Amino acid sequence: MTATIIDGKAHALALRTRIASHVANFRAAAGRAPGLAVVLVGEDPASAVYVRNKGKATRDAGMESFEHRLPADTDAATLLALVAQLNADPAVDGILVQLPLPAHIDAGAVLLAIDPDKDVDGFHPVNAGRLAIGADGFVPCTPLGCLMLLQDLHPSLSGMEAVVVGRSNIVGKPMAQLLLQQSCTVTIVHSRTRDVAAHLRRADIVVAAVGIPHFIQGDWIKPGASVIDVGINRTDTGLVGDVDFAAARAVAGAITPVPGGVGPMTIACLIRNTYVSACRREGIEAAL
Ligand SMILES: Nc1nc2c(c(=O)[nH]1)N[C@@H](CN(C=O)c1ccc(C(=O)N[C@@H](CCC(=O)O)C(=O)O)cc1)CN2
Ligand SMILES: [Mg+2]
Repeated sequence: MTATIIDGKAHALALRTRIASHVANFRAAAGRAPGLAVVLVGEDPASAVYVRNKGKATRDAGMESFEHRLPADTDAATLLALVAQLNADPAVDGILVQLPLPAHIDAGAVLLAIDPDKDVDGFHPVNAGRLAIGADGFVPCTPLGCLMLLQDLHPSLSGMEAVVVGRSNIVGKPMAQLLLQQSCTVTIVHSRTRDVAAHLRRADIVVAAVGIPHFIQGDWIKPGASVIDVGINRTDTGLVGDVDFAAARAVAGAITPVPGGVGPMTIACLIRNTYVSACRREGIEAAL
């Protein structure tokens, strides 16, 4: 079998285009554009690219982008004061602090300072709690994008065996919650799991978010499985995922490439979440 290659770029463009048309209606109804504030601290080159791409995607969708670039030696108090100002600004529907932050800043404290109802990244503990109990909130963009790609492949995920590789707060844990909500049987494997391969060989769905280049081997994949690779690892040979793509594509039913798989969906889902936030704040029903 040779897997279908999932075109994340095309899916992301379709989502962004759909949201842009809804934003046009929002603007007519609310008399203003949805606004997204993005905060970048420091000069990490990859983060600078992501922030630039977020600003462009925001404007392309007909929304307003407020970009705040702070030097790497910014202190926590200055950053918290900016977050407080954005929380209070009625033109701002979504607030995003680009991660990672410089080591001297407690990222948890900064995320906690963001108004949960403007937390379009879905990283605030209130939104993590809402996701855990199935209440309306914001779902982190990367796992939401992964779920959308999976739902396009499988209109019902009910009863499927899903294995999430990695237990981070921003991908692994919310991904597992989303799959559980879809009635998958969910396993999270991690660095202390005794036999990762044995779990993966049962999986109809694999979501790899471990941050180790080519960690997942082709012979760990169940024939026909859907494989979603969240890894973005910069190596001497270029950008690679957490899955040994060449080996896995010979076994899987469908697989995301790196680049061009999950990454573009992250930004498209951010645009979606910002539109949803603006609708909630204006009492307008979101068209999704
Ligand atoms: N506040 C946040 N910080 C971070 C998030 C996030 O969702 N919110 N996620 C990542 C970085 N990220 C967005 O911020 C992101 C990463 C990758 C891509 C992407 O499109 N990747 C391309 C490859 C681009 C490259 O060459 O690097 C792809 O996979 O095709 C978009 C967004 C951590 N921080
Ligand atoms: Mg290898």
